[in-house]
Amino acid sequence: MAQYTRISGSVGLITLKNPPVNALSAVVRQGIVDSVERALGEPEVKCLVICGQSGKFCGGADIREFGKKMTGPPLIPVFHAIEAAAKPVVAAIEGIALGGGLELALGCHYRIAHSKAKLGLPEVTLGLLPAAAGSQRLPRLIGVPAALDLITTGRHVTAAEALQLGIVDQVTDHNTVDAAVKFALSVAGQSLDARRISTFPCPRLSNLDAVFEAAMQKVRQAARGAIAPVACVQAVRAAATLPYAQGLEREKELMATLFTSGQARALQYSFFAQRAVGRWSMPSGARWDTSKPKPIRKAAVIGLGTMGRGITVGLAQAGLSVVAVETQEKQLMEAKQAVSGMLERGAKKRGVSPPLGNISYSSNIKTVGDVDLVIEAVFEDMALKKEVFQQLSAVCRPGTFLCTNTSGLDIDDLASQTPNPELVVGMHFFAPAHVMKLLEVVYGPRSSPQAVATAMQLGKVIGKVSVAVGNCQGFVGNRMLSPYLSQANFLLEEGATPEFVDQVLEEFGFAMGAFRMSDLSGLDVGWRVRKAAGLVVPGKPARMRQGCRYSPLGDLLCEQGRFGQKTGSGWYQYDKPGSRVAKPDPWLHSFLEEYRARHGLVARRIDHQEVLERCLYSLINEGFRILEEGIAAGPEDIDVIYVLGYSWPRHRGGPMFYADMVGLTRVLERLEFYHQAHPDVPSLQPCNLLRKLVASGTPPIHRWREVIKKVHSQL
Ligand SMILES: CCCCCCCCCCCCC[C@H](O)CC(=O)SCCNC(=O)CCNC(=O)[C@H](O)C(C)(C)COP(=O)(O)OP(=O)(O)OC[C@H]1O[C@@H](n2cnc3c(N)ncnc32)[C@H](O)[C@@H]1OP(=O)(O)O
Repeated sequence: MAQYTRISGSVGLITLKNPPVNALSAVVRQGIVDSVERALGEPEVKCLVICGQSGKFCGGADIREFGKKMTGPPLIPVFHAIEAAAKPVVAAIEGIALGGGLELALGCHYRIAHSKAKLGLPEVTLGLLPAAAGSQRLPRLIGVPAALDLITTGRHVTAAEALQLGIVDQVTDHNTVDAAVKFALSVAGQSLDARRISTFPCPRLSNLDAVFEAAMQKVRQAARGAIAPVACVQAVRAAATLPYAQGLEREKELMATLFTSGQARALQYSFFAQRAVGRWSMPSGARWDTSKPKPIRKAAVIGLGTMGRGITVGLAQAGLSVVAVETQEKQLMEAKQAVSGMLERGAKKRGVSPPLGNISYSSNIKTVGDVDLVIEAVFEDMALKKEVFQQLSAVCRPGTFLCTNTSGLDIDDLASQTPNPELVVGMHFFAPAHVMKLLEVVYGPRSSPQAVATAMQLGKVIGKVSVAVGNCQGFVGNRMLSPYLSQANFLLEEGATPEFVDQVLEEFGFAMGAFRMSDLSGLDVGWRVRKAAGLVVPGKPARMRQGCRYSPLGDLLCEQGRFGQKTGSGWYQYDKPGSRVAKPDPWLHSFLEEYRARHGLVARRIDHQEVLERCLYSLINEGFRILEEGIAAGPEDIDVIYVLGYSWPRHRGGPMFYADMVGLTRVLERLEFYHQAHPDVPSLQPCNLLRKLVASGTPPIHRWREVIKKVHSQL
């Protein structure tokens, strides 16, 4: 709702009340209309102030209303009524003014912001554009280049930057509503002619075409197929070239295309999924709301390789005390220098001082005796990790949580090295660990709910989106990647090239295709895992292992020392070791031809559809298996992991959302087709849960949990 009160006798105060972010629901919109009408009708009222309850101005349109039938007054006329008012209306911006919230403020005659407030038009991140006249008013207020930046990136700006850009008129460190009331009284009675943004001409640009061409090129490059950023540029162009009323029409047309698009649905699903993963649950019934985390003030990181350094930086930046341990003195000194550099660069970017003092470095593992939680980040080798866990069990005080940063090793096996396996959880960070948003929190069968809650909470403190998953080979992300990469390899055996497979995957929206990504991560990483699993038999390039089809192509490249970017060759060739520019490699093409000839394989023409379906549907099928086994609690967990950790295009929601969009019946049919053609590839055999979902009438994704529950109750 919107509450109307009178203060200081002559100020009408409208307070938006819709927790948690005062979104502009139908009731709130109606409340604003009624309150404005009332204030304008009261002769004693000289001016109006609009604010939000609980220190938050407004988080924008109510996203939960988007999929439903539209009720209540539309936003544009509401904002026009405010702008047209004969009494000054001042927005008192505390906390946030985002999307429709900022558009509401732009409809007001003046804007006063608290110094800690954040403002922005993030609609593009939801697959939309600022369609309550934001795309038309903002360029008129701050000029085209700045408006293009804000609208196409959706970035939030601080109050200080908003003042500098001219979005707000005043910034205060004190009570914002008081400041706004005082300000409103000071301007009451003055002409408002120069305060109505919709009447402003858009500031002229001599190089208008060049500015828009550059903006379009930039968004097309960054967007990887997303349509909203392109529409945002087109809407701002309308503001720059058309009268306001026509610009609004164009804004509306563009919004209509976006609003009903699958991309907007995917991005809005992704927004809620990212929040839903915080409400985790375990098959035991333990849940986020019944498991209390322990506060972590001091943590230790063991092993200061690339991952350990990133984790140390993340912890220190979040204000924790960190004991950073590396047993080799030389490596310890190198790590200290590297970590300090990362902290200094990060602090410079944020305009704060680097938290160097939060870290103490040690070569002695015994120095971790007084920490609340340890993150072991030594080399991915079970024997080594077990040794470290035994040492930690001896030196840590009782109750210390022991976490391992591993991308796939058995958490329970490690937990068995300690007398308190309930305190052990996996924390799978993604490289670079201080940058990547994703954290897989892996619980073993003996991990306590409190240990999981503590790791999830710690993830939040250090700015990660944490997803709780069960213990299995590769956890969720890497387990699903395995059939995807296998298919990519099989496609090479059958006639495709790495360039073609990557091109198809990149056109789909991945930042990198399977082969460019493997070259970046290092082919030796997978080689080591396959060796540990007994799949690599030197000198035996046969294409079957353990009764299933196997492609030894990756192993053969590793045997030649081709580990990817770091060695200057892998699936592609590079100018020099470490170079990032991948070039097709004639050597690899002849190697593939010889390989096919040796194995009696005849290359055939493979099309886009086959590449996409085999790579993506085998990955999705594994996702359904993961849900069936209860390794992930719901499809949102898998989708968040893929969007944040594996560069799955956000505008496609994630693999499980994509399956829902394609249609489960279609996914099932195509998997059956490919499995018939490749019966020796078990990952192409549709899993039971997928069959059950189709059999139960292909419910939409938000109802899959009901079917999953039924499957579990039958086990
Ligand atoms: C036939 C076709 C016709 C087409 C024409 C259609 C015309 C329609 C006209 C519509 C015009 C709309 C114009 C407008 O420009 C559109 C918008 O305003 S879109 C919304 C823009 N706003 C945002 O993107 C903000 C999103 N929110 C956030 O970024 C963050 O939530 C926050 C506000 C910064 C707060 O962050 P935190 O403090 O970390 O808290 P959480 O993120 O966990 O959020 C808490 C809680 O609130 C829920 N929530 C947040 N924002 C909204 C919202 N705008 N609407 C609804 N709910 C919101 C969030 O989901 C959390 O709840 P939970 O999911 O955990 O239950």
